[in-house]
Amino acid sequence: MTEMAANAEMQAALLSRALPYMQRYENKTVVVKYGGHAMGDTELGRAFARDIALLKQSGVNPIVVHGGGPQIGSMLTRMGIESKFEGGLRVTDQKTVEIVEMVLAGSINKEIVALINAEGEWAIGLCGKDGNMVFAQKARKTIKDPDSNIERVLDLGFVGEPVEVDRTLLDLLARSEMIPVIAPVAPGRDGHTYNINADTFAGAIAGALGASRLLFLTDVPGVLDKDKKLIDELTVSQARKLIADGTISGGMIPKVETCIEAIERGVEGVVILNGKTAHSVLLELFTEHGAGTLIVP
Ligand SMILES: Nc1ncnc2c1ncn2[C@@H]1O[C@H](COP(=O)(O)OP(=O)(O)O)[C@@H](O)[C@H]1O
Ligand SMILES: CC(=O)N[C@@H](CCC(=O)OP(=O)(O)O)C(=O)O
Repeated sequence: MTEMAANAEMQAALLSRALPYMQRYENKTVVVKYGGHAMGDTELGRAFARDIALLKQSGVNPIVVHGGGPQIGSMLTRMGIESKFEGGLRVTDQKTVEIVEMVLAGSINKEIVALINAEGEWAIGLCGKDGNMVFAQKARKTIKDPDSNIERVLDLGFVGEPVEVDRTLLDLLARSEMIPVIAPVAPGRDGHTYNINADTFAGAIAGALGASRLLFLTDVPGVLDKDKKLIDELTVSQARKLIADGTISGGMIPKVETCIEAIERGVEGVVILNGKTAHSVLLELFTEHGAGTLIVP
């Protein structure tokens, strides 16, 4: 057999092995959170868009929720605006929320839409404001001082928590050719615009839709232990312990908290995985090699 024929045979075998997985997810909703740290590399971006296009072609209902923390950071620096994080969330004043909306619902959102469209599918870029999809309220967060153990209320400005999700638009799109790509910006009933952590936003969408899978693509292989080794499976109570003892910190806190909430709301499978590995979405959904950290009840 020539090398070309052998390769073709291998490809066919791989495709055929994917069939039971494709059948498992047919007509199921899969929410993929595409983190700002996982973006940036053109080839990886294309591979991600191709995975999403392939999911739609396979009869899955993929919904992309994206972040863009590092990209917001760069724009704020260019504008001479200082940025501060508390408990993994960006303290957001009026000027900052304007930049956040510009970067998330503007440039990044359209970049992802264009990548998916370039793969021959129809992506549509949205944020919580479109079709009254999501309403937010001012986030109420407290933080414990590690030395004194005293709880302190955080004022994060225009950081929001999603409190209402209307599925009308997303249900309509699920029955169409369109793939929704959603930026985590939403209005409040008070008339303000809120900046919502993309992980929290993805969790709210997955919960409201009763998604089968919620995947978080980030820049690390999953949740790492104290020795920086990948934890394959994490129970809700183990995850809470790792947050309390500081093993899980920064941007991993809202991610893991969202995983816990999503599981408690009935999302079947929640996984944190490396978005810097090409085709990580396909690897996770359509092969026997699950990637990353699976959070279990
Ligand atoms: N225990 C941990 N395991 C893995 N990553 C962790 C952990 N604790 C903190 N992190 C940090 O969380 C980051 C991922 O969160 P974040 O920066 O918000 O990414 P994203 O933009 O993908 O949402 C990692 O790059 C890492 O620096
Ligand atoms: C409140 C809050 O922190 N909002 C985030 C929204 C973007 C985001 O979450 O992006 P990643 O997924 O890339 O981290 C921010 O301003 O950075």
